Amino acid sequence: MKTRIAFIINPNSGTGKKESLPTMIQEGLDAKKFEPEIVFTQYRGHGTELAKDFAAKGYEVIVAVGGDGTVNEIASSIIHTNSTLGIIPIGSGNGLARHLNIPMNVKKAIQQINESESILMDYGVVNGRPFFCTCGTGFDAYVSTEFAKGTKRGLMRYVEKIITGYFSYKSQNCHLIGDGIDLKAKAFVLTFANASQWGNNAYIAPQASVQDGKMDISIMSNFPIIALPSLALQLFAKTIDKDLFMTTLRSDEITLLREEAGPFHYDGEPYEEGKEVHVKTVADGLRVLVKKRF
Ligand SMILES: Nc1ncnc2c1ncn2[C@@H]1O[C@H](COP(=O)(O)OP(=O)(O)OP(=O)(O)O)[C@@H](O)[C@H]1O
Repeated sequence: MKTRIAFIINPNSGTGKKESLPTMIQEGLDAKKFEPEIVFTQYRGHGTELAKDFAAKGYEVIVAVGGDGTVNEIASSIIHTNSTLGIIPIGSGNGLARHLNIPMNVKKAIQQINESESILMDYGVVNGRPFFCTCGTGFDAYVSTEFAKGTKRGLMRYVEKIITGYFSYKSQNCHLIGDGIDLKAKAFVLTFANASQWGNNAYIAPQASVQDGKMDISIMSNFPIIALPSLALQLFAKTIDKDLFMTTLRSDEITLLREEAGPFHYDGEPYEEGKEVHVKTVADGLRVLVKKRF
């Protein structure tokens, strides 16, 4: 019996052209193993509805063809089902795909599906919303909000928003409370990491694992501009957790109390969140396709 596999393509992800994707999928997928169905989303949130239908019909694999926002829409519908999430990364950041070592090249990512296996991974929940890569407040939420306001996507738009944002963003007073945790900090960045990076190989939580039943909580305190180049280098060298301006905690459940309600993000999708934010990890709640190990 062939594996029924659905591809849900977000035409709005990243900057590349999407018209040729169905042909590439048909040509690259092993026709002896898979029976594909390929659809495009029509509007924001449509991926969640489509994935729910495919999961209810018993599709074994549902592939998010997009970035972390698309992964979030689709994975949210297949948690705790027998369907497995696949990813073809065509977004701007692709944090979860990079964490899982999924090739950034579309052809290679399709080929990898032919030689993949399903594993269980954790996901997070922030005030009732699932997230799969990271969520947080502070500068990264600010950047996500500014990025979403623009009509253009892609890596260079992120770089532009980061540089202009450094000068206008103000740090927040935060209080984190959890099992054995009681920490007050003025946070420039506060990230709850299920996976290790924001995307684009910016490792805000280099030690985070999607299979340990816990999240890493990365707190970057206020820093002088002179420290910016070394922080940026360490972010990409997977060593930011060693920096003097960083504190890292690990927990399966935590509450954040902050002075003001305001910007927050889940998997890079910006929204407004209240003063009290509860974040927890759900262990082994999602099946995901990764390269076969043996
Ligand atoms: N058909 C559509 N039209 C408009 N927006 C859509 C459509 N389908 C999905 N979306 C929305 O597009 C947004 C961006 O998608 P996605 O996150 O995949 O790409 P990205 O932002 O370029 O990549 P990344 O999240 O990796 O940085 C998401 O908020 C998603 O809900």
